Amino acid sequence: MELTIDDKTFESFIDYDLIEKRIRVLAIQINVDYENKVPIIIGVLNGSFMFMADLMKQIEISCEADFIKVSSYRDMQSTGEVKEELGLSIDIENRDIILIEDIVDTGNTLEYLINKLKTKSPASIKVASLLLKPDALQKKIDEIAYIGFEITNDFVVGYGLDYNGIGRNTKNIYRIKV
Ligand SMILES: O=P(O)(O)OC[C@H]1O[C@H](OP(=O)(O)OP(=O)(O)O)[C@H](O)[C@@H]1O
Ligand code: HPA
Repeated sequence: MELTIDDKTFESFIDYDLIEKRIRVLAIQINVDYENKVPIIIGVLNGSFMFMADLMKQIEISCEADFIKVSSYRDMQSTGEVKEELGLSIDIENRDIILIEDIVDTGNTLEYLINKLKTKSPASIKVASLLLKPDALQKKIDEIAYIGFEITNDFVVGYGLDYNGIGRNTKNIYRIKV
């Protein structure tokens, strides 16, 4: 199936069945790694909302949830400037943090967020991202611990990810058709 948003056409890329299966595996790893801990799971809005919801349903350890909102993309390009739009509401000092992203592309957003969170002295920070584009990554980010899928350097939408605000509300993930 294809998806059209404005002037762009997207083709099927990752089906929800596969996403669901992969999330179950990530959650098992998190359940093991954080046994006897109470991490704060922080979703990076907007894109992470679907992944965060599905992942948290599979996480069985005790945990808290919070959100932070940043944005940097316009059209299909990173503006390079990460803008914080909404901050955290929980004190994270001495707490274990799991940051939830839908996608790590250039790594700019994550680098900005990790540096910012570190100033608040958490006990640890790890990142879980559904998608990672290894060929687009410009930063070395040691905190990346849980990755759903490594993908090619193509623009994707669906399952939370948007193109200019549209396309977040699909179960499957689509890739730009060239
Ligand atoms: O690694 P990067 O190149 O920084 O790209 C990744 C970021 O870009 C997207 O956010 P966006 O700014 O589009 O906001 P959104 O989540 O509201 O769509 C995505 O959700 C990540 O946070
Ligand atoms: O490929 C992408 N799709 C949607 N949003 C994004 N933000 C960074 N990369 C992407």
